[in-house]
Parts: sequence; structure tokens; C-alpha cells
Amino acid sequence: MNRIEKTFAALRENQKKAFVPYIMAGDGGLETLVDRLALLEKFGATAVEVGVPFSDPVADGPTIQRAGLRALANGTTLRGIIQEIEKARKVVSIPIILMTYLNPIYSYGIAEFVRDIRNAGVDGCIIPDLPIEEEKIIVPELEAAEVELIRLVTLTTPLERIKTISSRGKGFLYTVTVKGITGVRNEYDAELTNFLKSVKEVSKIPVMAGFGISSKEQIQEISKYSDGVIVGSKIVDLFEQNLLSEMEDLMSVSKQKSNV
Ligand SMILES: O=P(O)(O)OC[C@@H](O)[C@@H](O)c1c[nH]c2ccccc12
Repeated sequence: MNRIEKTFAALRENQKKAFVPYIMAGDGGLETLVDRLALLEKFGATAVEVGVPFSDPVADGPTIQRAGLRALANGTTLRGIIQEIEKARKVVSIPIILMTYLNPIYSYGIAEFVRDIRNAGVDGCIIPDLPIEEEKIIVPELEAAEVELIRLVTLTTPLERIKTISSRGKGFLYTVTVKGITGVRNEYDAELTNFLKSVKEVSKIPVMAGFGISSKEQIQEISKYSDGVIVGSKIVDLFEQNLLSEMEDLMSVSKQKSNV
């Protein structure tokens, strides 16, 4: 079993919901990455999503885009990130999921990329611009390396397709809770709860909800209809402003037991 599967199996056993923070690698300097990952683990993160800065992101909202530009401006490279993750692996035991668009993987070289992330201790990969029809360009390598591809579905994905997508993976299904890009939001689509319920019904793997989630109330509410949440922009903001006790407080919800 991959580390992601094991982690989710343990959560289920303890009746807990997952909290997966997203951070942009290299924001604040690449040398902060190891410490930030360790801190997120200490605050109760179930796993962590590490973003690779890229000049032409597709799904990123303004907060993540700015973080990406800051990271690029201080010279962050995919190679550097992988090296820091390898160092982090000595002190961090939660699953590490790398989020990158296809382009940086292509320029790194697919086989080299998979070999290096695997050796560094990466457990999963999110590639938002890789449709399932094109997966064969990398999935055989990822499978051989036991690195899980985390696939995304959105509010506009037909249920049949969600079934197909969820049957391919073993990690979790990333369910995008908005029609749009990443970023803090105050309101959700009226269909969201029903949508999450139907995704939960068809998916054999854990269903994680992400995009637009930033408050404790939202985390608790959305966790009722999913196996947990992914929080990006809010965490990026809190790191940028160095509001670490606020982060700890926000993440404390992940330590509570859930009864759903
Ligand atoms: O920032 P938000 O709204 O909390 O959403 C999470 C998101 O940032 C993170 O998972 C992410 C950042 N960039 C992405 C691109 C595609 C899918 C997901 C992501």
C-alpha cells in the first residue's frame, strides 16, 4: 500500500476527516520548504500538497499565482524543489503530493521526473492539465514507481465520467468545489452538497474537496459531505503574513473526531 492509501485507511478507522494544506514551494525562499512541511505536519496536516511554480498556470487564482511569481523570482526550480523534498523526507512522515502542470515535467523529462520524485519520497502527483485520455504518457511510469496520480473532477464533470476517473486511482479523488479558479470564497454553488454526496456514492476512493475553502466553518461543513478538505490560498496567505498561530488554530479542526 502506498503511504496515501495507508494514511486514509487510518483516518477512516479513527473516524477522522483529512486536512490537506497546499503550499507553493519556493514562496518565502526554497530554504523554508523543509521547515514549513514539518510545521504543517505538527499542526495536524493529513498530507501536504506542494505546488511547483509555473509561469503559465491554468487553474490558479490570484493568491496562488502571486505566490508562484514570488517563488519564480527567487529562482525556484523543479530540481531544487525535489532536492528539498528529499531532505524533508528525513523529518516529515505524512504523504507529500507534488502539484505541477505538464510543461515543467516535459522539460525535466518524464522518466527522470518520475525517478527523481520517487527517490525523493513523493507519494502522489497532481497534474491539472493532464486529461484522463492522455494519461498514458506518464501513468505507467508513475504506477511502476508507486507514485499515485491524484485525479480531479469538477462540478461540471458528468457522473459517468466521475465513476471512470475514480476507478483509476488508489489515492483520493480531488473534487473541485467551484466552477472557476482557486482562491478564498464566501459562498458556494447551491448544488455543491448534492454534488459531493453523489461523488461520494460513486467513488471507491476517498473524496477530497478543494477550492475556495478557508474558514473553520467551511471546513467543518464541507467535511460532512466529503472525506476532508484541501486548503490552498488561505494557507499561502497565512505563511506570507507569518500568521502561524492563526494557521494552527485553523488546522486544529483536523484533530477533532467526526461523527459523519
Ligand atoms: O486555493 P484554494 O482555493 O484553497 O484551492 C486549493 C488549491 O489552491 C490547490 O489545491 C491548487 C493550487 N493550484 C492548483 C491547480 C489545480 C488544482 C489544484 C490546485
